[in-house]
Amino acid sequence: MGSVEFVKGHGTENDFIVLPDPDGAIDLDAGGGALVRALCHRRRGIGADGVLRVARTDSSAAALAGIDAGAATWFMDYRNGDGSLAEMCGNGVRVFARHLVDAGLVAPGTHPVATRAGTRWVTVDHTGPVTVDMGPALIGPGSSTVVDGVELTGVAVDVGNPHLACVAPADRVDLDALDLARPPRFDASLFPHGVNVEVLTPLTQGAVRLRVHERGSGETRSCGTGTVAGAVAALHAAGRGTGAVTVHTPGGTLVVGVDGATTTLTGPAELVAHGTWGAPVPAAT
Ligand SMILES: N[C@@H](CCC[C@H](N)C(=O)O)C(=O)O
Repeated sequence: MGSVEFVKGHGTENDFIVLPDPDGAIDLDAGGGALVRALCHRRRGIGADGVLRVARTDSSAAALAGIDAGAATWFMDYRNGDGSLAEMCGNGVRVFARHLVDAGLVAPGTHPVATRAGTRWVTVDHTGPVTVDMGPALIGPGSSTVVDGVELTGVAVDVGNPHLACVAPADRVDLDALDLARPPRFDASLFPHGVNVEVLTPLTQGAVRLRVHERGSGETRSCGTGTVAGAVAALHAAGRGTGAVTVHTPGGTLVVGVDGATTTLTGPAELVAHGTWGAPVPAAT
């Protein structure tokens, strides 16, 4: 294939290349995800934490992923910057929904988006915050990790994708000084497919500060699923199962709602550029 159109966007500086490919004509798996790595490369490419392919739920891309479309017309085919697949992306799905409205593919309102973790309902307009119903966040066993030489304990949280959320008191960890560039060590028997690791401050007046090392992308400025995992872990550490938590990440602020049945994530989603990727693109066969 020749060139391909793209849109660049971000949610609290967790940045994505949106790839409109309604029919799934692009082979994103060729060369072990070589196109995704090339697009996301911060020097040789456009630069991003991940790619959001915009495919129809009746496309070959959705069929290949085994997507149960339900009520959704659009499938968010998410890839991490290293080319690997992930089940879900909370900031990504909000940027994805903003693109659907911006491109006239849906009207402002509440819409289902199919993901590998199931259907997520997103409430989106042309501007302003975007809210996604993230589904239940399930707390699993406790575990530990070594981040920047410091051993931290946390809890596994399943938000459709795997997280280890570590609430760390300020007298134990200087959150701003922590080197999260290198992959934290984790228990591979608990997380056989890898894990996203969050380090956050304890809940104080309904708010936490959070940093994250994402599976497949490295340290990012924010992570939507990680924000939900962190909020749930902070509530859990405070002896609570529900509540609203304001989460300050290096890239901006998000609000998480947790009730007995589900979780919600609210925050900004911006589209900042439209362009053409001119290098060769592998075609799906
Ligand atoms: N940044 C995303 C999460 C992307 C997927 C994650 N790296 C994984 O591999 O599970 C978010 O906003 O949730």
